Amino acid sequence: MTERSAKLNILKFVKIVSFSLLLVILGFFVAATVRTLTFDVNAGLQLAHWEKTNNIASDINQHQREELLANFRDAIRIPTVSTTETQLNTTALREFDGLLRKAFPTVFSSHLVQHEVVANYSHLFWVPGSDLALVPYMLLAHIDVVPAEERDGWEAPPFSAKEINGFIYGRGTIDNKQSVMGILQALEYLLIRGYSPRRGFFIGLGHDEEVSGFQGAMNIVRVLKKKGVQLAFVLDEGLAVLDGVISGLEGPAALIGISEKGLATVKLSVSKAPGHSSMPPRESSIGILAGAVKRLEENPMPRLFGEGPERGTFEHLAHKFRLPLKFVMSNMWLFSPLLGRVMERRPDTNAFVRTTTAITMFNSGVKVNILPSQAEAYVNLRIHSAQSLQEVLELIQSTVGDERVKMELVDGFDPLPVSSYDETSFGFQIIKKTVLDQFPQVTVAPGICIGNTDSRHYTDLAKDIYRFAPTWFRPGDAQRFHGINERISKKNYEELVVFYFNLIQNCDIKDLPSPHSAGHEL
Ligand SMILES: CCCCCCCC/C=C\CCCCCCCC(=O)NCC(=O)O
Ligand SMILES: [Zn+2]
Ligand SMILES: [Zn+2]
Repeated sequence: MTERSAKLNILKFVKIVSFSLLLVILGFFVAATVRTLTFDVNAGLQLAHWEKTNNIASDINQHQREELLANFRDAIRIPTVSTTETQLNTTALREFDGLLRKAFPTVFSSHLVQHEVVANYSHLFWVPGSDLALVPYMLLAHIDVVPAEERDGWEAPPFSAKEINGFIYGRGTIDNKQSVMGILQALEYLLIRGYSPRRGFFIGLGHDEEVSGFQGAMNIVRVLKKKGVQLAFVLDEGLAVLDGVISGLEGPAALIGISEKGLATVKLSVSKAPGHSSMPPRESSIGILAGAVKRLEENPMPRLFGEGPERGTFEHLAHKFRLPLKFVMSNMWLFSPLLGRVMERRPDTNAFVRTTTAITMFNSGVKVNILPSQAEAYVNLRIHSAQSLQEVLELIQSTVGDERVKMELVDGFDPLPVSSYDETSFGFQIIKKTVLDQFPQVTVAPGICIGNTDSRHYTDLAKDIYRFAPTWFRPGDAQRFHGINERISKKNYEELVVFYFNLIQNCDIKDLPSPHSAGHEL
């Protein structure tokens, strides 16, 4: 062996020993850090230890079953469509006001309920509690719906409330007339059965949520601020019970929205001199804009899965997955980049991975032989919790990368603050208990609401805002949101009435039961 080859062998040996040492250290680190969540993070506060305040039974008799369904179908038949902030169907909104008064006569006549119309078409109800020391809470829902056209492929006309195989079809059945009618129907039955609350509560029904809530929700908030109201928590529309929607999860999951994504609606436009189509320039305003839009679609925003509260969702659900997924979900710190790559493959799960980019409107041209002077596109982005509006705007600008494309921010805000969901969190625990009492087979977990809700206007009134209703979603149902064949089963609508009926009574407890020492008084 030459001196040179001996040196090389020693070097090789040192390399192998160093690499093995590195592997051993890494092994120790992984073994010490990885975990498998075999314990039930869902157990939380023992249901048996709760003060019993739901003294009025929530039975629904046959007459009431028919009545509540008839009221709901009447609500679906009124086309309370919002198209833009200035295009609301005010005739339908007025008709809806009449329906509420007719369907819920006790709510509108009880001395226990104060009611006012806000901004012409929104409704605010106040039901004072007997114990003034208890901070009130608020239930929200919205009356307006997005447009719907039967020709897009509906199995039933979208404002017919037609029943097919036990489902009521129609725009608003899951967004969000099931909650508007469910809340008031529950209150109607509670009042008829002699209920009077210990903890006061408000009900806010907005009329323009689908186009921002600037009139309805914002004015309700103004009214409440003038009265100096502070709220223990707010519960609005948002997430749901997902049954068979999360691959690999055993049983249904009730995801309670503890935050919602931010928003950026950006207008992109290109201006060019108009002219005769027989002498086109090399690039038209439409071509330049189409290129920009294509670049935005081809370059999605960065994967951020696991860097926001969605991490808590999977850690809460981990014990309901089988191995090896149980191990993966229990160690999001290690596997979230991998999970993000899997989840981005489906549009509904991709929404939890990143800021999403949707091109929603594209307008240009007036005649076949005129070169259009103006082309414009609207991009609607839903901002992941780990990003800010400012960061997203900078990324759009660099991806478009063309100074001829003008960029204007039409509307935008940062992701909403994260509400509490620990064992001392009054609102979260009340909602969770109400869900588990009614649906014991469900696993409750915190979640991120991927759409926006009226509740975002309530941040000055409540630290804790939740977005949830026990609307059951099965595979394919998420696509019915703002899509075709929006529907709810008759059984599920009745369950919603019962949910609000029990929730209102459950809120009458003074303190949460404490697993350890003193309760958490509100
Ligand atoms: C953890 C993975 C589960 C993926 C399944 C996703 C299920 C999605 C469930 C609900 C859809 C979210 C809708 C939220 C309410 C939106 C209200 C609304 O339309 N607001 C107006 C707007 O956002 O523009
Ligand atoms: Zn909605
Ligand atoms: Zn909606």
